[in-house]
Amino acid sequence: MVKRDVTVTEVALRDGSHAIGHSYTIDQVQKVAKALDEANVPYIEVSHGDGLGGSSLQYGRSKTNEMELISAAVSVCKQARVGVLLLPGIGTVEELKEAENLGARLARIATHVTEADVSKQHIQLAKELGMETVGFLMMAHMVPTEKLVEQAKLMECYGADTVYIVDSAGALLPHEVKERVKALKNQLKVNIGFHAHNNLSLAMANTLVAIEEGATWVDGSVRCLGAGAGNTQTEVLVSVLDRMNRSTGIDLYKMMDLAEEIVAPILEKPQEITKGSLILGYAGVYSSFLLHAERAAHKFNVDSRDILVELGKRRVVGGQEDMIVDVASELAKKSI
Ligand SMILES: CC[C@H](O)CC(=O)C(=O)O
Ligand SMILES: [Mn+2]
Repeated sequence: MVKRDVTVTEVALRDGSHAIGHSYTIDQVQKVAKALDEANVPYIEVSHGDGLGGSSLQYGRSKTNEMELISAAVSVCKQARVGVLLLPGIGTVEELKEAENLGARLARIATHVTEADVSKQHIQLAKELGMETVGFLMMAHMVPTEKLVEQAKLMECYGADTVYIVDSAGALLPHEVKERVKALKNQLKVNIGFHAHNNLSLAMANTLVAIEEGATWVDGSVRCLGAGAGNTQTEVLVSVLDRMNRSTGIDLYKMMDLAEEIVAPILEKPQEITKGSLILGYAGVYSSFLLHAERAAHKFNVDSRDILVELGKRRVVGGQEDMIVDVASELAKKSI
């Protein structure tokens, strides 16, 4: 049995889907999942970027059906467990059952940070199906800590094994992560998890703060292949935790090799903090909105930063992607 002080979930095959326009192929997923499995990564998330059922005009169509991608990942994993993300209202119970039937063993049920109550049915179903279950509270920067605790308690009482604080916009500052994790740790009995985005270059620092405060589940994306500026870079996280004598059970060299040889060629260009991703963190906007905003900026001939800042002011949340085009068109009209 491998000793793990910190349990890492690799999200490049789900969160990274936003960064490449949901274009994963079976071959890519198989190669990445096999290498992650050989590197001893315990959990690998595979789904459309917006979770099961996300393939649509609104969120972007998947090049390959996600159920085929899930099967492909399951078929090459010997020790790793394949997980799926599900946002109630986008994914359905039928899709969760199908994914479980194909071999998915981890269900991560995600809601906006004020809407944990909509996760009850899905968390309970995942538990009935015998899946390990995570409650995933997105856009955690948008509410004060007391509200986050209240919502996390709901997920705990529905049966989640772990509750995640999700910094979807990469907007949280280290002291805000500290306060949130500490409060959850004090008031919940279940495991606490943390999911970061690197838009303000704080993903690693915030993840370490979360771990110091007692989070035992954290997410990473190899080569930073996630939405916006990506997530905490998994191979870097593994090496930092190793230096801190916190075991992840993951083979560092294998992780580095797969980042370089298998994942880097999937990226059109290396992940970096661009003006677009920086603005996501600065304005507090969903990381998955980046490519949509850049496309709208191009179409309406406006600056994508103006679109994102306006979306931040309007406190737009996941599922309101249609607002991106509305805002772009309003800005274009104003500039005439
Ligand atoms: C739209 C779902 C989203 O990408 C989930 C996630 O990873 C996050 O909120 O950061
Ligand atoms: Mn994310």
